[in-house]
Amino acid sequence: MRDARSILLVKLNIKPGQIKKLHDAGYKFLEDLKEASPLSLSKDIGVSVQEALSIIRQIKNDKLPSASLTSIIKRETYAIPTFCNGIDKLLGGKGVTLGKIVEFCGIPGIGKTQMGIQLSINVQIPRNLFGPEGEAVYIDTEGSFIIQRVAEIANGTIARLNETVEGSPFNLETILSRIYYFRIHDYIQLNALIKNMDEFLNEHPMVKLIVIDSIAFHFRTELDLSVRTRVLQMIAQKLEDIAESFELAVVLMNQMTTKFGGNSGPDNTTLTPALGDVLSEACSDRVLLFRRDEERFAHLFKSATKPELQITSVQFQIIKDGIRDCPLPSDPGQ
Ligand SMILES: Nc1ncnc2c1ncn2[C@@H]1O[C@H](COP(=O)(O)OP(=O)(O)OP(=O)(O)O)[C@@H](O)[C@H]1O
Repeated sequence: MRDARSILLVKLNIKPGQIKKLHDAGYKFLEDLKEASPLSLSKDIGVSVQEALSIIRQIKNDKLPSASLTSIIKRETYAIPTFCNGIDKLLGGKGVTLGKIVEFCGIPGIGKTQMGIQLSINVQIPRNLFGPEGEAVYIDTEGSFIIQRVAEIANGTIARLNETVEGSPFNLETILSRIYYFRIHDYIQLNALIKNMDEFLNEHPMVKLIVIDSIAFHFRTELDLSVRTRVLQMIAQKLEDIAESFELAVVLMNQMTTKFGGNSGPDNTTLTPALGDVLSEACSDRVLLFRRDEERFAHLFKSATKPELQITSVQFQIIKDGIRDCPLPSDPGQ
């Protein structure tokens, strides 16, 4: 069998101009592209991130033995921990994976903003502590990003990391300086921001997470349905491209809306995530945050990677320090 490592890039279906640029930058064999991401490749060979992405896609689509190709092109994947092991496991083991769009939905007060803030801090966890060592963009459509609460969760995160290593490089000022905050007042601003996000990301290559809290807020009311669907589709498509090209995670917070039919409510109504199918297509994982009695739970109701999950609901809590696992039930004998 052909060894994919020794395959010359010239033998692949890539444009001659691109081959030259790859050669000039020292990429000769498929193996050389093993660690390349669209962003790193674009810098190395001097093309746009989109062109670098299209080169990587072309290579993936070429007629090579698929098993070896996957192993060659496979990039090191980092994930953003939520600090709730249960939710990390639902999301594939380590948390929110870079390169994907994940949705958290739930009723007001369930903890979506707390999750968004926790992730914006945790994306900064250094590599030596198995974090993505990145920065975050926080797009606030509702005005719920309260700086005092961010500082509280940041201090909780610093304390937690200090339990793991001594002298962690984290401090409050650095954490806050690595969250780029955008306050959005209507859907036109949101659309414009997402449309021009490439430019911002090119200037801020450390960004590894974009949180939109919430995606539905400016799309709920009087907006014409066809306009709403069109704008949302454009935003969703752009977010998918951004997530892949810049290898970052996009986390969408979403509200719940009442739908008639389904019979689950006393008045023949069902609570369902807002904006329906448009978001469903773009999100690889969708998590419902909900309350049962006084406890909070997370339920994975869509997963692109693990359709046959055994455990789909886990418990979590929100404390002063942020999102955490629930303590194990105390021994009734004690
Ligand atoms: N310092 C704190 N200590 C403990 N729990 C807190 C603290 N701050 C907030 N919470 C919890 O987080 C909840 C608010 O969560 P959050 O604002 O994330 O909800 P949300 O799902 O974003 O709601 P909305 O849809 O209205 O924006 C509070 O009701 C409270 O239970």
